[in-house]
Amino acid sequence: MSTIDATDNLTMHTDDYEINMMATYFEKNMQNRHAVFEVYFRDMPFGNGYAVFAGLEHVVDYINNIKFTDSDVDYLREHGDYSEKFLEYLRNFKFKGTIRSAQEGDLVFNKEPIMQVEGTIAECQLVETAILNIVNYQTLIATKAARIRSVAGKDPLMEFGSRRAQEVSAALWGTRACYIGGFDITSNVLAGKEFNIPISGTHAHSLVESFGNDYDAFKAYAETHRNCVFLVDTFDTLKSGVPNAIKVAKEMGDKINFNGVRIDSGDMAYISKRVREMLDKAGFPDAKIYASNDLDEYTISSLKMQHAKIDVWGVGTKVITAFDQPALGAVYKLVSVEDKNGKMVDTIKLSNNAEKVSTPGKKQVWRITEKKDGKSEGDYVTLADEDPRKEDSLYMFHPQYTYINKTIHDFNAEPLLKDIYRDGKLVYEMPSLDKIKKHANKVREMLWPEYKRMLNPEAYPVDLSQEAWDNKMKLIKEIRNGSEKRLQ
Ligand SMILES: Nc1ncnc2c1ncn2[C@@H]1O[C@H](COP(=O)(O)OP(=O)(O)OP(=O)(O)O)[C@@H](O)[C@H]1O
Ligand SMILES: O=P(O)(O)OC[C@H]1O[C@H](OP(=O)(O)OP(=O)(O)O)[C@H](O)[C@@H]1O
Ligand SMILES: O=C(O)c1cccnc1
Repeated sequence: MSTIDATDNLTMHTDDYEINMMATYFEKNMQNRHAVFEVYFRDMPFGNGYAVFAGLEHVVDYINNIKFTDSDVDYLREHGDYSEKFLEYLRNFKFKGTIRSAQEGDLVFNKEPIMQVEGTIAECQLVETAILNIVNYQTLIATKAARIRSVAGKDPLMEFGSRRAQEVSAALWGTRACYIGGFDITSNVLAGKEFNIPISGTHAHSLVESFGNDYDAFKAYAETHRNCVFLVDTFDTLKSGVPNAIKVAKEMGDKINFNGVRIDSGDMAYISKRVREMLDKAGFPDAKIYASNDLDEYTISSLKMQHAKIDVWGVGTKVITAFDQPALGAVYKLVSVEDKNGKMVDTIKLSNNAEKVSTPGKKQVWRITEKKDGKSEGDYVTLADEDPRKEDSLYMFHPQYTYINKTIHDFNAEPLLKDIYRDGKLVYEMPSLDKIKKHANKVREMLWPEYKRMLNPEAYPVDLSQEAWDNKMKLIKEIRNGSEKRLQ
């Protein structure tokens, strides 16, 4: 487990309105009413066919450290209108809820629960902000990284984003999310140390500028390092950078591993081809060409189409900031709550926009695959007490256009939401990061290529079971008939 935030108490990293609601529940003696909240996002990020779930490890670090300190309570006394009794309740507060979640590296899709928090309404409310903050960001970055991986083929991908990330924590956890999504290496030394991600680096333009010319800079670097990748575009890539890199490599011979050169500007298709010719001609066919400069899945894909001779891709800004879509937009919605008689009542959020109507009830997501080849059939969202593994066949229908349907036989059904905490106790063994990365690769294999293409992928089916669908329709009808008071 990471130590980056493990000692950090993020209990107060919540929105003021969560504490205000907790206070209302407390003063009305409702704080212990049982509730179920679910996390889901409405639209696929980047128009991708799948998202890669990430953030669970940080969520666990956060939950493990929940505690209002004396100074937190003093702060709230000064800045809120809370009673001493409520403040005392906060001082003794412990998270005793149950959390179920997708595992890091799992593929997740829009309009299905990817995490579920069950417990007292007060504790569920408190953790909303931090959970959404963590899962929204890390899932977004892991997905962007997976898109970049999908065009890079088997080429090494280096993550260079720390200097452009939205502050420290985003750089570190973002680096980890990139690794889950398909990057191989990070330039961030702390992320390497904390998360056990391979680190590597070349050098900056400042090294060349400080020596005043390519030759002296490369020579000095070569005299002080065994592994050398020279940045060749400070003055003139083809006239000075590459010839001087070759000169130093020849002079140093076996004393260094001349791993290659990095280009960081100009027309990288044209330049990389000329650089390749020069390296080959000089007797360095194994020296690699590294490229960086605002790269993303579009530029990498275009450079590949132009047959650019690039072996290693360094990607920073565009991946770590999820440049073209800065938010995943995952939400945390109440789906079921205990009424005053102790009965669980499912809740729904209606909207004029049919797409935005939530699906009531505590649920489970079942990943349905064909028995014969393990390929994906779709996700089947049921009420929590249903178990499609007991069925011989499954009737799957589109939740809005119900005439789109299929019946499948010989299928496997795997629950997506796994128990992470049960009644406040961590019951999930956190996998190593490498295990997570392997898992992410494996589950992508299960997806048909139609869902994986970068541009205009097919929409992966996320269907409701008949029971979940009937429950939703029943609630919509009840509310339309004016029985909103059914909860009191
Ligand atoms: N052949 C190419 N095809 C597609 N995109 C390319 C190609 N060569 C470079 N690019 C990308 O085009 C963008 C602009 O690159 P370029 O280096 O020309 O401009 P720049 O960033 O203003 O240059 P500099 O870094 O020298 O200031 C970058 O994102 C780069 O990765
Ligand atoms: O382009 P990105 O995908 O964000 O990748 C990171 C960038 O960071 C460095 O540039 P920077 O100008 O910060 O430093 P330098 O002087 O070493 O080029 C590097 O040369 C990359 O261009
Ligand atoms: O090692 C590199 O080449 C590197 C590291 C961070 C940012 N840009 C490049």
